[in-house]
Amino acid sequence: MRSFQLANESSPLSLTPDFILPEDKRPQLSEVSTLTSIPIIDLNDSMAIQNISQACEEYGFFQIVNHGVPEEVCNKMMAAASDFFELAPERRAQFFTRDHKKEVKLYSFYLKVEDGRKINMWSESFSHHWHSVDHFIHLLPENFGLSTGLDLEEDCFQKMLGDKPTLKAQANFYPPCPDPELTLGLAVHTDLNALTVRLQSEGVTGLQVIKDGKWVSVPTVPNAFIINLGDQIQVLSNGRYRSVHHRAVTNKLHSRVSMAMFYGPNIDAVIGPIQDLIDEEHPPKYKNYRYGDFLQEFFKQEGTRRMVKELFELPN
Ligand SMILES: O=C(O)CCC(=O)C(=O)O
Ligand SMILES: [Fe+2]
Repeated sequence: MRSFQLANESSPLSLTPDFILPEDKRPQLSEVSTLTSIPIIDLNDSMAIQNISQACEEYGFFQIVNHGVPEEVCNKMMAAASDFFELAPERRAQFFTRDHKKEVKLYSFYLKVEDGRKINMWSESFSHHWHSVDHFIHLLPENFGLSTGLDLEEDCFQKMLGDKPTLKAQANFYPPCPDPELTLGLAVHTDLNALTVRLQSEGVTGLQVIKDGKWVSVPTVPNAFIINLGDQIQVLSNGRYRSVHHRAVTNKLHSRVSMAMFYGPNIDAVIGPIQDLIDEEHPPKYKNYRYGDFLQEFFKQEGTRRMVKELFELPN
Protein backbone atom coordinates (compact mmCIF):
# COMPACT_ATOMS: atom_id res chain seq x y z
CA MET A 1 0.00 0.00 0.00
CA ARG A 2 1.35 3.36 -1.03
CA SER A 3 1.73 5.83 1.79
CA PHE A 4 -0.78 8.61 1.95
CA GLN A 5 0.01 12.23 2.55
CA LEU A 6 -2.65 14.58 3.89
CA ALA A 7 -2.98 17.73 1.78
CA ASN A 8 -2.11 20.00 4.69
CA GLU A 9 1.02 18.05 5.75
CA SER A 10 4.54 18.05 4.36
CA SER A 11 5.37 14.37 4.88
CA PRO A 12 3.57 11.04 4.50
CA LEU A 13 0.99 10.22 7.09
CA SER A 14 2.29 8.36 10.14
CA LEU A 15 0.80 7.69 13.53
CA THR A 16 2.46 10.62 15.32
CA PRO A 17 1.23 11.82 18.74
CA ASP A 18 -1.07 14.41 17.19
CA PHE A 19 -3.22 11.52 15.86
CA ILE A 20 -3.26 9.52 19.08
CA LEU A 21 -6.37 9.94 21.20
CA PRO A 22 -6.29 10.01 24.99
CA GLU A 23 -7.23 6.61 26.34
CA ASP A 24 -10.82 7.43 27.24
CA LYS A 25 -11.54 8.62 23.68
CA ARG A 26 -10.17 5.54 21.88
CA PRO A 27 -12.56 3.28 19.98
CA GLN A 28 -12.16 0.07 22.08
CA LEU A 29 -12.78 -2.07 19.04
CA SER A 30 -13.08 -5.35 20.92
CA GLU A 31 -16.31 -4.06 22.47
CA VAL A 32 -18.02 -3.30 19.17
CA SER A 33 -20.91 -5.63 18.44
CA THR A 34 -21.03 -7.39 15.11
CA LEU A 35 -24.00 -9.54 16.12
CA THR A 36 -26.57 -6.85 15.63
CA SER A 37 -26.71 -4.11 13.09
CA ILE A 38 -29.01 -1.58 11.55
CA PRO A 39 -32.02 -2.79 9.53
CA ILE A 40 -31.72 -3.53 5.82
CA ILE A 41 -34.90 -2.50 4.03
CA ASP A 42 -35.93 -3.59 0.57
CA LEU A 43 -37.82 -0.75 -1.10
CA ASN A 44 -39.74 -3.29 -3.19
CA ASP A 45 -41.13 -4.86 -0.03
CA SER A 46 -44.77 -3.94 0.57
CA MET A 47 -43.87 -3.24 4.21
CA ALA A 48 -41.08 -0.83 3.27
CA ILE A 49 -42.76 2.29 4.65
CA GLN A 50 -43.59 0.71 7.99
CA ASN A 51 -40.10 -0.74 8.18
CA ILE A 52 -38.51 2.64 7.49
CA SER A 53 -40.64 4.34 10.08
CA GLN A 54 -39.79 1.73 12.69
CA ALA A 55 -36.09 1.97 11.83
CA CYS A 56 -36.25 5.76 12.24
CA GLU A 57 -37.71 5.43 15.72
CA GLU A 58 -35.49 2.58 16.91
CA TYR A 59 -32.18 3.12 15.15
CA GLY A 60 -32.12 6.45 13.32
CA PHE A 61 -30.11 4.49 10.73
CA PHE A 62 -30.92 1.89 8.09
CA GLN A 63 -29.75 0.60 4.74
CA ILE A 64 -31.94 0.44 1.66
CA VAL A 65 -31.65 -1.96 -1.24
CA ASN A 66 -33.56 -1.92 -4.53
CA HIS A 67 -33.54 1.87 -4.38
CA GLY A 68 -33.67 2.20 -8.17
CA VAL A 69 -30.43 4.12 -8.64
CA PRO A 70 -28.38 2.19 -11.23
CA GLU A 71 -25.36 0.40 -9.82
CA GLU A 72 -23.23 1.93 -12.53
CA VAL A 73 -24.04 5.46 -11.36
CA CYS A 74 -23.10 4.59 -7.78
CA ASN A 75 -19.87 2.95 -8.89
CA LYS A 76 -18.94 5.97 -10.98
CA MET A 77 -19.54 8.27 -8.08
CA MET A 78 -17.38 6.20 -5.74
CA ALA A 79 -14.67 5.97 -8.39
CA ALA A 80 -14.68 9.75 -8.83
CA ALA A 81 -14.36 10.23 -5.07
CA SER A 82 -11.50 7.70 -4.85
CA ASP A 83 -9.73 9.33 -7.80
CA PHE A 84 -9.76 12.65 -6.03
CA PHE A 85 -7.82 11.24 -3.08
CA GLU A 86 -5.34 9.63 -5.48
CA LEU A 87 -4.31 13.08 -6.66
CA ALA A 88 -0.90 14.23 -5.51
CA PRO A 89 -1.05 16.04 -2.15
CA GLU A 90 0.06 19.31 -3.77
CA ARG A 91 -2.89 19.17 -6.12
CA ARG A 92 -5.33 18.40 -3.38
CA ALA A 93 -3.80 21.17 -1.28
CA GLN A 94 -5.28 23.75 -3.66
CA PHE A 95 -8.66 22.92 -2.18
CA PHE A 96 -7.59 22.76 1.45
CA THR A 97 -9.28 25.33 3.65
CA ARG A 98 -10.58 25.86 7.17
CA ASP A 99 -13.18 28.31 5.92
CA HIS A 100 -16.44 26.42 6.16
CA LYS A 101 -18.16 28.99 3.91
CA LYS A 102 -16.18 27.86 0.86
CA GLU A 103 -18.41 26.03 -1.60
CA VAL A 104 -15.71 23.54 -2.55
CA LYS A 105 -13.39 22.51 0.19
CA LEU A 106 -10.96 19.91 1.40
CA TYR A 107 -10.38 19.71 5.13
CA SER A 108 -9.64 17.37 7.96
CA PHE A 109 -11.43 17.13 11.24
CA TYR A 110 -9.92 17.35 14.69
CA LEU A 111 -11.01 16.82 18.25
CA LYS A 112 -10.05 19.16 21.08
CA VAL A 113 -9.02 17.21 24.15
CA GLU A 114 -8.77 18.13 27.83
CA ASP A 115 -5.30 19.64 27.77
CA GLY A 116 -6.34 21.93 24.90
CA ARG A 117 -4.51 19.95 22.24
CA LYS A 118 -6.15 19.26 18.89
CA ILE A 119 -6.03 15.60 17.90
CA ASN A 120 -6.27 15.03 14.17
CA MET A 121 -8.68 12.50 12.76
CA TRP A 122 -7.21 9.86 10.45
CA SER A 123 -9.05 11.05 7.36
CA GLU A 124 -9.53 13.77 4.82
CA SER A 125 -12.86 15.08 3.55
CA PHE A 126 -13.78 16.83 0.33
CA SER A 127 -17.10 18.57 -0.03
CA HIS A 128 -19.09 20.59 -2.47
CA HIS A 129 -22.71 21.46 -3.11
CA TRP A 130 -24.90 19.22 -5.15
CA HIS A 131 -27.78 20.28 -7.30
CA SER A 132 -31.40 19.86 -6.73
CA VAL A 133 -32.83 16.97 -8.67
CA ASP A 134 -36.14 18.58 -9.67
CA HIS A 135 -35.84 17.39 -13.24
CA PHE A 136 -35.73 13.72 -12.30
CA ILE A 137 -37.22 13.57 -8.82
CA HIS A 138 -40.35 11.98 -10.30
CA LEU A 139 -38.22 8.93 -11.19
CA LEU A 140 -37.35 8.24 -7.56
CA PRO A 141 -39.50 6.05 -5.33
CA GLU A 142 -42.48 8.01 -4.11
CA ASN A 143 -43.58 8.36 -0.55
CA PHE A 144 -40.38 7.60 1.20
CA GLY A 145 -42.27 7.10 4.42
CA LEU A 146 -40.82 9.52 6.96
CA SER A 147 -43.94 11.67 7.19
CA THR A 148 -46.58 8.96 6.77
CA GLY A 149 -44.84 6.88 9.42
CA LEU A 150 -45.85 9.55 11.93
CA ASP A 151 -49.37 9.88 10.48
CA LEU A 152 -48.48 13.23 8.95
CA GLU A 153 -49.31 14.48 5.46
CA GLU A 154 -47.06 12.77 2.95
CA ASP A 155 -44.92 15.83 2.22
CA CYS A 156 -44.98 17.32 5.71
CA PHE A 157 -41.26 17.07 6.45
CA GLN A 158 -40.36 18.28 3.00
CA LYS A 159 -42.58 21.35 3.40
CA MET A 160 -41.04 22.18 6.76
CA LEU A 161 -37.53 21.99 5.28
CA GLY A 162 -38.55 24.56 2.68
CA ASP A 163 -37.66 25.28 -0.92
CA LYS A 164 -34.01 25.36 -1.89
CA PRO A 165 -32.75 22.90 0.70
CA THR A 166 -29.05 22.94 1.60
CA LEU A 167 -27.44 20.17 -0.40
CA LYS A 168 -23.89 19.12 0.30
CA ALA A 169 -21.90 16.12 -0.92
CA GLN A 170 -19.00 14.99 1.24
CA ALA A 171 -16.45 12.35 0.31
CA ASN A 172 -14.47 11.00 3.26
CA PHE A 173 -11.21 9.16 2.76
CA TYR A 174 -9.64 6.96 5.44
CA PRO A 175 -6.15 5.69 4.61
CA PRO A 176 -4.99 2.42 6.20
CA CYS A 177 -3.87 3.04 9.77
CA PRO A 178 -1.07 1.11 11.53
CA ASP A 179 -3.03 0.93 14.80
CA PRO A 180 -6.79 1.51 14.56
CA GLU A 181 -7.12 1.22 18.35
CA LEU A 182 -5.38 4.55 18.86
CA THR A 183 -7.24 6.78 16.45
CA LEU A 184 -10.58 7.51 14.86
CA GLY A 185 -11.41 8.25 11.25
CA LEU A 186 -14.21 10.56 12.33
CA ALA A 187 -15.02 11.48 15.91
CA VAL A 188 -18.38 10.66 17.48
CA HIS A 189 -21.04 12.99 16.09
CA THR A 190 -24.60 13.32 14.93
CA ASP A 191 -25.33 14.78 11.49
CA LEU A 192 -26.57 18.34 11.74
CA ASN A 193 -28.76 18.25 8.65
CA ALA A 194 -32.07 16.48 8.01
CA LEU A 195 -31.21 13.34 6.08
CA THR A 196 -27.98 11.71 4.93
CA VAL A 197 -27.74 9.18 2.11
CA ARG A 198 -24.39 7.45 1.98
CA LEU A 199 -22.38 5.00 -0.05
CA GLN A 200 -19.34 3.21 1.34
CA SER A 201 -16.48 1.23 -0.22
CA GLU A 202 -17.49 -2.32 -0.93
CA GLY A 203 -16.08 -4.81 1.57
CA VAL A 204 -14.44 -2.30 3.91
CA THR A 205 -16.36 -1.47 7.08
CA GLY A 206 -15.70 1.53 9.27
CA LEU A 207 -18.99 3.20 10.12
CA GLN A 208 -20.30 2.43 13.60
CA VAL A 209 -23.49 3.61 15.26
CA ILE A 210 -24.77 3.64 18.82
CA LYS A 211 -27.61 1.25 19.58
CA ASP A 212 -28.82 0.90 23.19
CA GLY A 213 -25.58 2.39 24.46
CA LYS A 214 -23.33 0.01 22.49
CA TRP A 215 -21.38 0.55 19.30
CA VAL A 216 -22.46 -1.60 16.37
CA SER A 217 -20.67 -1.87 13.06
CA VAL A 218 -22.52 -1.19 9.81
CA PRO A 219 -21.75 -4.02 7.39
CA THR A 220 -21.18 -3.33 3.71
CA VAL A 221 -24.11 -4.50 1.64
CA PRO A 222 -23.77 -4.53 -2.16
CA ASN A 223 -25.70 -1.72 -3.87
CA ALA A 224 -27.16 -0.39 -0.66
CA PHE A 225 -27.52 3.17 0.52
CA ILE A 226 -26.99 3.85 4.19
CA ILE A 227 -29.54 6.38 5.37
CA ASN A 228 -29.56 8.26 8.63
CA LEU A 229 -31.58 11.03 10.15
CA GLY A 230 -29.96 14.26 11.19
CA ASP A 231 -30.66 16.66 14.04
CA GLN A 232 -33.34 18.63 12.14
CA ILE A 233 -35.58 15.56 11.79
CA GLN A 234 -35.16 14.79 15.47
CA VAL A 235 -36.33 18.32 16.30
CA LEU A 236 -39.18 18.39 13.72
CA SER A 237 -40.46 15.01 14.91
CA ASN A 238 -40.26 16.25 18.51
CA GLY A 239 -37.87 13.44 19.37
CA ARG A 240 -39.88 10.59 17.80
CA TYR A 241 -37.25 10.03 15.12
CA ARG A 242 -33.68 9.95 16.25
CA SER A 243 -30.47 11.57 15.10
CA VAL A 244 -28.05 8.97 16.36
CA HIS A 245 -24.40 9.27 17.33
CA HIS A 246 -21.99 7.59 14.94
CA ARG A 247 -18.28 7.52 14.18
CA ALA A 248 -15.85 6.10 11.64
CA VAL A 249 -13.02 3.83 12.69
CA THR A 250 -9.93 3.06 10.67
CA ASN A 251 -8.56 -0.19 9.39
CA LYS A 252 -5.08 -1.63 9.08
CA LEU A 253 -5.14 -3.02 5.58
CA HIS A 254 -7.45 -1.10 3.32
CA SER A 255 -8.32 2.45 2.58
CA ARG A 256 -11.99 3.26 2.75
CA VAL A 257 -14.13 5.88 1.06
CA SER A 258 -17.58 6.99 2.07
CA MET A 259 -19.69 9.39 0.10
CA ALA A 260 -22.39 11.23 2.00
CA MET A 261 -25.13 13.29 0.41
CA PHE A 262 -26.46 15.69 3.02
CA TYR A 263 -29.95 17.10 2.67
CA GLY A 264 -30.83 19.94 5.01
CA PRO A 265 -33.38 22.73 5.46
CA ASN A 266 -33.40 26.01 3.62
CA ILE A 267 -31.09 28.34 5.52
CA ASP A 268 -34.04 30.56 6.54
CA ALA A 269 -36.45 27.72 7.38
CA VAL A 270 -37.87 27.86 10.87
CA ILE A 271 -37.33 24.50 12.52
CA GLY A 272 -39.21 23.28 15.57
CA PRO A 273 -41.51 20.42 16.55
CA ILE A 274 -44.33 19.90 14.01
CA GLN A 275 -47.63 21.15 15.45
CA ASP A 276 -49.54 17.93 14.71
CA LEU A 277 -47.12 15.98 16.91
CA ILE A 278 -47.72 18.17 19.93
CA ASP A 279 -50.47 17.73 22.46
CA GLU A 280 -50.87 17.72 26.22
CA GLU A 281 -49.13 14.37 26.57
CA HIS A 282 -46.41 15.34 24.12
CA PRO A 283 -45.30 18.89 24.91
CA PRO A 284 -42.70 20.43 22.58
CA LYS A 285 -39.18 19.34 23.45
CA TYR A 286 -37.49 22.12 21.45
CA LYS A 287 -38.07 25.76 20.76
CA ASN A 288 -38.22 27.09 17.20
CA TYR A 289 -35.09 28.44 15.57
CA ARG A 290 -33.88 29.58 12.18
CA TYR A 291 -31.73 26.89 10.56
CA GLY A 292 -29.03 29.48 9.78
CA ASP A 293 -28.71 30.18 13.53
CA PHE A 294 -28.33 26.46 14.21
CA LEU A 295 -25.55 26.30 11.63
CA GLN A 296 -23.75 29.26 13.14
CA GLU A 297 -23.73 27.56 16.55
CA PHE A 298 -22.64 24.30 14.91
CA PHE A 299 -19.49 25.87 13.49
CA LYS A 300 -18.75 27.64 16.78
CA GLN A 301 -18.53 24.22 18.43
CA GLU A 302 -15.95 22.85 15.99
CA GLY A 303 -13.61 20.26 17.48
CA THR A 304 -16.02 19.28 20.28
CA ARG A 305 -18.68 16.62 20.61
CA ARG A 306 -21.16 19.21 19.49
CA MET A 307 -24.28 19.90 21.53
CA VAL A 308 -26.26 22.17 19.25
CA LYS A 309 -29.84 20.92 19.36
CA GLU A 310 -29.45 20.62 23.14
CA LEU A 311 -29.21 24.42 23.25
CA PHE A 312 -32.73 24.65 21.85
CA GLU A 313 -34.23 22.09 24.24
CA LEU A 314 -37.17 23.20 26.35
CA PRO A 315 -37.31 22.23 30.01
CA ASN A 316 -40.14 19.78 30.68
O1 LIG B 1 -17.44 7.18 6.78
C1 LIG B 1 -18.60 7.03 7.17
O2 LIG B 1 -19.27 6.06 6.87
C2 LIG B 1 -19.19 8.06 8.08
C3 LIG B 1 -19.20 9.43 7.50
C4 LIG B 1 -20.00 10.40 8.30
O3 LIG B 1 -20.50 10.13 9.35
C5 LIG B 1 -20.23 11.77 7.80
O4 LIG B 1 -19.70 12.12 6.73
O5 LIG B 1 -20.96 12.53 8.47
FE1 LIG C 1 -21.99 11.65 10.00
